Amino acid sequence: MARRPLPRILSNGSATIARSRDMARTAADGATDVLHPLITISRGLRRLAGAGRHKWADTPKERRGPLLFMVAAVVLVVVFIPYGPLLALITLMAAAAWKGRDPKPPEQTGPDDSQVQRLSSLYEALVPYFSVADDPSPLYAHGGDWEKTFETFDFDGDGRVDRIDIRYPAYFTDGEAASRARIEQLLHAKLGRGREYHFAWDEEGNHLTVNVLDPLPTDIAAQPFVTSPGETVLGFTDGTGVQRTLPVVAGEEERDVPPVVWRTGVRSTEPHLLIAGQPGSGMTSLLRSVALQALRHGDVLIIEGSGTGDYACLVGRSGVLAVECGLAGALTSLEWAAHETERRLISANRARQAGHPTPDDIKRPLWILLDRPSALGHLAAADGRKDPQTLLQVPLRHGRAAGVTVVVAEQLDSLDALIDPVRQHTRARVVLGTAAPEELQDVLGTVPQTTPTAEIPAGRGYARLGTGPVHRLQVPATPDPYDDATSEAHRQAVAALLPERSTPGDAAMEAQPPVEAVPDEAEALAER
Ligand SMILES: Nc1ncnc2c1ncn2[C@@H]1O[C@H](COP(=O)(O)OP(=O)(O)OP(=O)(O)O)[C@@H](O)[C@H]1O
Repeated sequence: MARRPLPRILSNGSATIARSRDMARTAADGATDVLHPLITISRGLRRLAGAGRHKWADTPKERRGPLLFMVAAVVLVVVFIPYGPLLALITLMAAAAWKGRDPKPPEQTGPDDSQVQRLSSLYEALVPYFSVADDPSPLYAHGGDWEKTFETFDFDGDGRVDRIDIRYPAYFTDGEAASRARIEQLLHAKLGRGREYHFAWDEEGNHLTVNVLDPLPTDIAAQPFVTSPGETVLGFTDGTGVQRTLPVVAGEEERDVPPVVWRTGVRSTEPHLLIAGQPGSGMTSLLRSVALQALRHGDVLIIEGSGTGDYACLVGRSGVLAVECGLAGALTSLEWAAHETERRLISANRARQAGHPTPDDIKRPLWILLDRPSALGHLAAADGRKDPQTLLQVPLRHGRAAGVTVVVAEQLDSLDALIDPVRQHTRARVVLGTAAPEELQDVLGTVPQTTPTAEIPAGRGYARLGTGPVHRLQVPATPDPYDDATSEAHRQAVAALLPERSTPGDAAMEAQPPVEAVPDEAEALAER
């Protein structure tokens, strides 16, 4: 049997209906716009009439006569004064327009539907972690009430949680790092990856406060920072973690930013620094930044284990004693540095015993910067010579009193190659780039209270001075000015900080022959 075609209204009917509906909606919108004043006035008149009716109903019967009389008198006066009816009409319309305004939309007080949805799914996700089977009145239970556990919360413009206060049961093992880490990982996933969170655990009150952190600034390059002698800016951090700010220039703009300042010298409790990180995370740039700041008031000796010439810009500059890349040069320089530390120590002690002020020749701080000692250690082992690190023992142990500071940078996977004195005496610590929680724990002695970022820019990491708090850290960009990949602005910024060229560094070292020092005497003096 041949099929009969559908009537046109049925075959393309839905499109026609949709078009007609659109036209009707547009016409209705236009009419509403045009008639809006009329609608407002008539709504106002209705409200005025309603108010009048109410007033009349509320007026006691014995007072209705006088009221009616008064109204009639007013109407009479209005009718007889010039332009009275017109003025009365205008007044009535104005009053009706005022009364007929749209009421203010009620202010949103609680979270909206999507926010409630987010909070209840977060609550459900926390149930397995914050509940036990035999709890008679569980704070967390499937289908339970999230309002009891999330005391305060804020949402950002995109509807994501910005800050939240979470109550948890007292039996949750918040003293154990692993339990806390599990909750932090879960919250990181549920509240949205790609942002950094700060977790503040109040173990006494059974409260966890989660805050979203702003990214640290990456636009600050090396520059003469406003610091006192003995202070080194490692980088920049959050305003909440430090008391002080530093004025910096970032591009065209000047602003105040909170720095991580490391103090060295006699009164420092963290006189030496260890930098650890992944390859390419910015360790060399941080060492370069430290060297440029150290050169403002002191002398610098650089030992470069990787031998890539990353410090070539410093060779022959005033205050740079040597930049050594080879094993033989490293051993000679470090031996000299060990003797120099002893000489300074003996000289300082002699002056102290004689009641003289500190002699001038030991006042200028000496910095020993050692990049990738493990590479040199391997070479030394293959060559049957001593590990250059062993020569750091005297500067590490007595450096504080002698004005000698040691900075060691090593890759995370070669940290095992560091000898014990290096680990013991480098109490200022920096970790750059991606690092596993165990690696952070190993270097910093604790894990940061913040989650890592999804994308870690070069020079980003954490710093901890002694037993202080862990700070998020962004190192100021201090690239090699001789590298073709360095931008012109950064090249100029670093070049402006380089001291002028002087006699070759080696000559400067020869010009300061170490005082003949007996190691035992130095040790004895240091212990006194
Ligand atoms: N703080 C920073 N800001 C901007 N760029 C940086 C920063 N630190 C490092 N970089 C860039 O990252 C790259 C690697 O830096 P750097 O050589 O300092 O890292 P590294 O950890 O020493 O790496 P490697 O072990 O390969 O020498 C360079 O291109 C450098 O310019």
